Amino acid sequence: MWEKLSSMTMQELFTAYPYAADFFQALPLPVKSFDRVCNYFSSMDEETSQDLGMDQQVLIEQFVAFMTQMQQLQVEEEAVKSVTIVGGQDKDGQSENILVTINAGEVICIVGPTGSGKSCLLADIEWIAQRDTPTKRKILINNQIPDVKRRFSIEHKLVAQLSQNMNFIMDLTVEEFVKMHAESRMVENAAEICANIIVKANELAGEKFLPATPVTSLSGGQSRSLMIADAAYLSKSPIILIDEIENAGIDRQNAIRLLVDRQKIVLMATHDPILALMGDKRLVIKNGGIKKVIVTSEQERHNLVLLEKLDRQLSAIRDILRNGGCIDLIPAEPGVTIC
Ligand SMILES: Nc1ncnc2c1ncn2[C@@H]1O[C@H](COP(=O)(O)OP(=O)(O)OP(=O)(O)O)[C@@H](O)[C@H]1O
Repeated sequence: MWEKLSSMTMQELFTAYPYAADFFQALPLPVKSFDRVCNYFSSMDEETSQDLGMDQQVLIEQFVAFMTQMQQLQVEEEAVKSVTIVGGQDKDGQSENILVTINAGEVICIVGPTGSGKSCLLADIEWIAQRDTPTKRKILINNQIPDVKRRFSIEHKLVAQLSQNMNFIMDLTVEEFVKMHAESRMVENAAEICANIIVKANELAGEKFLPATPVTSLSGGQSRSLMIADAAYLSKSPIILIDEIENAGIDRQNAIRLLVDRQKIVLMATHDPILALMGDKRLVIKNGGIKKVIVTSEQERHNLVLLEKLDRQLSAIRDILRNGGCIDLIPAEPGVTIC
């Protein structure tokens, strides 16, 4: 590695490996674009060496270690094309006797009464359970047990979880927050991606916000919108788990579409009928076990259109009430009558 890097000019180095600039930024020696990398290190005098507390050789070793680690981070993992849930057992220890495969770009809803085990199923997928959780389920990725390294990798997390409550504690603006995330992901054209995320998040959020808005002052719906747009465009995780999205003041249908368009595998625990019918399939959980897998039928999709109209009508009523109005008359939505 050193042989290859040392003969490059600093400019060539930064063009080929933009993250290399971070290493030199922290050093006191000036960077000259047309100087060779080896000359940068050999120009280090005694005083600089004392200030840094290391000699030229140690600094070179640190540079090589930094570049090696960054290159490893950039290695793309094999694309996730499917997730398979191999059944375990319910709360009474009865076998689930089920095998469900979910493909990239599919939305699967998890429905069931409170306490039935929906979050547990999401947790199994997040942990890529291998019969080592209370449900004894096994999760396969691309039809195989994933490599242990991948199961516990932080950089290449398979699953991004969007939980019900999003609380920011950082003193950053929306723009700074997204930029920081983009930099940590080392994406190219970070500025463009960040701007796009903020635009998309605003399309999803009921109330708009600005790039300069502090993240701590975002509402629940605005934070969720930002997290969903961020997950769609920045997260490398191919699987997105959503635990309840309702009542969050966000355009739920478009949020799901945005993730599906990015070829994510979306699993969503929900009590919301519209979201439940938006899925390609729904898993029905009872007493800790998957009892049924229902493929959304044509008739259900047809009914979804009607439900969406009803939902818009309810939203209109909510807005009227929010703005101090009265509901003496139910606002009409074409084709829908509420008695
Ligand atoms: N197969 C199982 N075996 C043993 N315990 C289970 C199983 N499935 C779920 N449980 C337990 O049941 C409890 C409720 O599960 P969970 O929180 O997943 O329900 P939920 O459907 O997400 O509830 P809610 O709708 O209220 O969020 C938890 O304590 C969980 O550990």
